[in-house]
Amino acid sequence: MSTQTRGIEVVGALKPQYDEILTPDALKFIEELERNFGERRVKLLQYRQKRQEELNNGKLPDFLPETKHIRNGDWTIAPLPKDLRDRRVEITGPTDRKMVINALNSGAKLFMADFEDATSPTWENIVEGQINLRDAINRTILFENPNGKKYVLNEETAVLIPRPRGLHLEEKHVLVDGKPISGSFFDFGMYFFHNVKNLLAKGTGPYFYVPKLESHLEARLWNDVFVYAQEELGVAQGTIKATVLIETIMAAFEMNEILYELKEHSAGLNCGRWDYIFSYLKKLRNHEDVILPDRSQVTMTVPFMRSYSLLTIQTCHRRKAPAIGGMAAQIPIKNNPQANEEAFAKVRADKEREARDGHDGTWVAHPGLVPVAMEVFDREMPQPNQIHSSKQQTITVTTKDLLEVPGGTITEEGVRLNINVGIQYVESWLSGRGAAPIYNLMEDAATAEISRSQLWQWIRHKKGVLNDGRKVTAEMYEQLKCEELGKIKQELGAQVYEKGRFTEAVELFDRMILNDDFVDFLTLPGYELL
Ligand SMILES: CC(=O)SCCNC(=O)CCNC(=O)[C@H](O)C(C)(C)COP(=O)(O)OP(=O)(O)OC[C@H]1O[C@@H](n2cnc3c(N)ncnc32)[C@H](O)[C@@H]1OP(=O)(O)O
Ligand SMILES: O=CC(=O)O
Ligand SMILES: [Mg+2]
Repeated sequence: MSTQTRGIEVVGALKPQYDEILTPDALKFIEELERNFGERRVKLLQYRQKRQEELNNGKLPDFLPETKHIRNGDWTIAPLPKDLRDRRVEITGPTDRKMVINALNSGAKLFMADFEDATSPTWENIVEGQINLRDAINRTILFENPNGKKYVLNEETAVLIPRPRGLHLEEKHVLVDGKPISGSFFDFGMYFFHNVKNLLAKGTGPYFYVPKLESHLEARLWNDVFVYAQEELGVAQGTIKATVLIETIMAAFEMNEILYELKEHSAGLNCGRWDYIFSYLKKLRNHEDVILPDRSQVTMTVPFMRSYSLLTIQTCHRRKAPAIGGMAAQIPIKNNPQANEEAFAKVRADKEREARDGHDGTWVAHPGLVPVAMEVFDREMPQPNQIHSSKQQTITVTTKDLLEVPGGTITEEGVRLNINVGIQYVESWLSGRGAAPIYNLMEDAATAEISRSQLWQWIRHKKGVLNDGRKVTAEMYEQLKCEELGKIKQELGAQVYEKGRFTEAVELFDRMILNDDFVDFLTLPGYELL
């Protein structure tokens, strides 16, 4: 058969229950999504490249002149469904069976079930994630730990809001006419196809987070996908509600436009701080004056991060949309009450800043942090949200504010930590775990992107100089890497280390640091190894 007419094929392994997700009708739906929108997705990725080339040649991101009328216009998004009006605490996590139950039972208002930053997109994780979410919606999800502990859903659970993969990722186990399809369309399409009717019957709806957008034209693509999907399945237009992550520097200049494109389908914006830092580095990597200090110093209170968060609040509320905050990386620390309290205090301070600034809710990475964030938002935000508050409505955030290079220092410790944590994370991702606790912090694809981008930049940038005066170089990287690998081996034990995928992780990490060509996403070459 010619590759032109092969239709849709599943080339991934078919394990028990996979046929319940990969049904002929569901696959047909996915095939149509790919046929109708696949080419546009590829063109939009090429547009990203074009804009990157312009930035590489010295241009700076800015508000678009051609959409000024949208920024100045008087419009709002469509009213929100009842279960999206109070989003004070949202828990996030991968779609593992046990974690899905734990997250839904955590006491958070929403659960962002993640096929993106927190998931290593192995075929098993992707299809089983769909099985788990379907079973959660049907309330048939059960899990038993090896120790016999049984997991079932509570009577009251969080509202489910999955996050499909970003537009750059493909699903190589499903082909249309011999070519891998979009991971976004697979994740969105399968969830929507299998669950929309049940979600509506239960009084909730098909809600999504949309990650890593770089322009309002990408939001327009998603909107068209939603319109098409609703029409195909006979669901009223405007039923889907999507919260877009503002987690690229380009999107920060198009917040109004993104909300406008999705108007009928919008549930607001979220500050994806970790990818945002990565994007700032990536997009401006060739700019002589742009350099970031140690990762630990790039907090939400440095001027360019604070400007972005305040602009998100201002923009959302002007459009009557929720502005959700982001993820503090601290997680509970076992067996050390003092360190645990310090971690909780950092999360508390982060959530206080968000609530006081005007955010309508926030993210936590762990069930243990739900009460911490809940207490802050209950205290600072007695009403369901702050959409109607006047906070930030009179501020002016300029292009200069959004691009301001922060101060700070680059230290040997910072270089070591980026190497150590980056390699450990890549090994975890290659082993199928997309979120990992490393040195008491949550690490996921977005945080690892910062680590490797900083190393790439510090080696090449003339200001990539340590606070003791030494220039960061490829040779320094090699030497510190050997030492850090020794430490990792000692901490994990030789047996665990040898059984892991450290050799491949180091090769991949080296490639991203030592090659002059900047790798767009670590998950792209990584996916070739999954
Ligand atoms: C940049 C961004 O995109 S942020 C959003 C993406 N990132 C994430 O979503 C990360 C979410 N967090 C996690 O995956 C995890 O909390 C980790 C990997 C950071 C830490 O995991 P662990 O070390 O296993 O946590 P820990 O051992 O403390 O877990 C204790 C219990 O809480 C559960 N748990 C921990 N985190 C979560 C979570 N996010 N959702 C649901 N349950 C969770 C564990 O399953 C475990 O349950 P059990 O006691 O029934 O066995
Ligand atoms: O997706 C969230 C982020 O911070 O990145
Ligand atoms: Mg992200």
